Amino acid sequence: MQEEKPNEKENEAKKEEQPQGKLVTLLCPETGGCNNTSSSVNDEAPPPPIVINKYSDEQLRNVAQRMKERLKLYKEKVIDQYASSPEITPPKEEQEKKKKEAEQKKKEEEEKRKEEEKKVKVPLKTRLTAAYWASVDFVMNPLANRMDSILGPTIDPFTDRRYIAWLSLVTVAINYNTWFITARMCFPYHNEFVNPIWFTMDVLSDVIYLLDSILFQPRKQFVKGGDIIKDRASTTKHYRESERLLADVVSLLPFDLLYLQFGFKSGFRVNRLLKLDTFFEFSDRLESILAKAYIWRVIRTIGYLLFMLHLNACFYYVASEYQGIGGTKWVYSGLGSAYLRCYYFAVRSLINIGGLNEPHTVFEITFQMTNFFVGVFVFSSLIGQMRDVIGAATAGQTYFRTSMDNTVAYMVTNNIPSLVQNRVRTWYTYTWDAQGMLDESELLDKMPLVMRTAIAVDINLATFQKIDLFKGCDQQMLVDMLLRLKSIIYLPGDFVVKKGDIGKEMYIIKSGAVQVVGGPDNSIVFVTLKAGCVFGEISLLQSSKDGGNRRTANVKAYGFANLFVLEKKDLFDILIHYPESQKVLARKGRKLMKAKGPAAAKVEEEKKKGLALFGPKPPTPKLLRAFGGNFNKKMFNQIKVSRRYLSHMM
Ligand SMILES: Nc1nc2c(ncn2[C@@H]2O[C@@H]3COP(=O)(O)O[C@H]3[C@H]2O)c(=O)[nH]1
Repeated sequence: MQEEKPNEKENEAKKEEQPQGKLVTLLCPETGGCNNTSSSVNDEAPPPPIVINKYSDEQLRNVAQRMKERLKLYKEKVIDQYASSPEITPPKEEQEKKKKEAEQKKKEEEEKRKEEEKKVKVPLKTRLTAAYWASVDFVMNPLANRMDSILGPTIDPFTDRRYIAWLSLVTVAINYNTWFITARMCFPYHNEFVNPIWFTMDVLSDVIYLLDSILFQPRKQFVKGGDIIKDRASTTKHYRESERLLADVVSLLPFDLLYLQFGFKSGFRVNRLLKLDTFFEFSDRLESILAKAYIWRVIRTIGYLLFMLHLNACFYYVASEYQGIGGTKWVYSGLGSAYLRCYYFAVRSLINIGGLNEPHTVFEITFQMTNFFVGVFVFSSLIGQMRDVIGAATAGQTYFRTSMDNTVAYMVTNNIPSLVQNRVRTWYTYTWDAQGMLDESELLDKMPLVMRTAIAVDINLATFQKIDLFKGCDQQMLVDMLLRLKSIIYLPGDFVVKKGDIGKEMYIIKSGAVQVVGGPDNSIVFVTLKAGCVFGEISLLQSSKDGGNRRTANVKAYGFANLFVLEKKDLFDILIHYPESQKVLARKGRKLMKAKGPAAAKVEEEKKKGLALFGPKPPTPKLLRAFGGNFNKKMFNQIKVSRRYLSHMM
């Protein structure tokens, strides 16, 4: 039994071997199994596969094939875990990194391709331009780097004063070229003595042109789709692709080199006039920063007029030369300063003053007639332009005069007493003198809210923050209040607030002063309130119950008082949004009332008794009456209260 066991085992092993051998063959159909499993397999040719069932054999082959593929996959995975596992999403950063790398690669390839394309296709002109800029960069880069430290990489052409100052220098150069090129072309102003001066001036103006187009223009920020482009590379590119560059380059072309061939003639510099665009840019920038831009506009229009006359003087001299200087009575006689005499002719002829010698030849008559026509059309339009500029500058004053005249006419028609008429006139005159307009709010109304806020905050917020009543209130609430303020001017002695009236607005003193008055004929001054003080707030902050909304005192203007008015409705509209500030103001209102006793009671009392300001007026002691004085101890107390009140307010 014991011996049988190994035999049985061998048999069993043999039995098991058979299908295993078959499976090996199936797993490695090409080699007939794995080569290293048995040396006999290597040595002998593989036996033909035993096919028991065609279908199952096919199935087994498929399984083996798939297992092989899986093995390959796992091998790959050992090297790169995500390489062949689409079902596993790699971490996001890695995905992005790969994406970026791919994009970068794509970009580089694209650029490479473009460059190669360029090499093949780039037209000569473009290549020349590129070469030109490369050489310019090479020469100017050290200077440009230095300018970077002074001007910064880019400049804001609208607000940068240094740029505007530079433009004024370019404008001088442009004007030099415009006036002198034309004069030198027509008048005999070139000779060996003055030529070196002209040449020096020409070179100087050229240097200014060059510096402008190399150092300043490429630095100018610009707006693209609403964005301000401040990046230096973009500003340079923008300039290099603009028409301005073309004008700048052409205006700098050195036709002057033709002097060598044809002699010193300013006609070769006519291309310098193409830089005229920069003059107009300067004009716009200057207008935007000047407080009285119309002065510059008038100067500019006069400049145009003078230049027209200058051109005409030049033409007249050329015409005289053509006819023969001093040849006829009409032409320039050749005496005195040629330019001055010709300019004089131009003035008389273009402005149609007359008194000139009659033209006789066809040429002279044609010239003279053309001059008359040009004078009529061009000059009348220039003079009209000047009238518009001056008219626009004085439009405000005209409006003020018209409204004052209309009001006076209205008062006269309705037989208003002359005293009132005079006050109205005084109000108009003072308002105009004080603020240069009748209604400031009209001006601000047209602006966007954000700008109105900025202006209001800049002018008045500091004053508001100092007002004791508003201390502890929300800052934003103060800003909201500033936006609702209206400015109003009271004349000396005008009552701003009358005791017992319903309080509908409160006041903040902008400039001037007001007095809280009472007593018989309002002759007693309790308090004088000055710029930055608030009044009229008590009746505003009290409820209408028991007459709390009535004015507790008379307030009248002392001198001219410029006040801000805040209406009750506006104040309450604002306070809805600021409950905390509402509480603060209510508390302060109560405190103020306490300082003076219950307002309603006082108002009622005073109504009944018709007595003085802050309480019933006790009878004046006989002794005092004998001295003519009408104040008493009570009054002193009231003054003390007023002082206390004042210290609250300031
Ligand atoms: N009653 C009173 N009012 C004063 C005094 N000083 C300034 N005022 C101001 O005068 C204003 C008159 O109108 P209001 O009662 O609305 O609010 C009053 C206060 O703002 C004072 O001493 N007493």
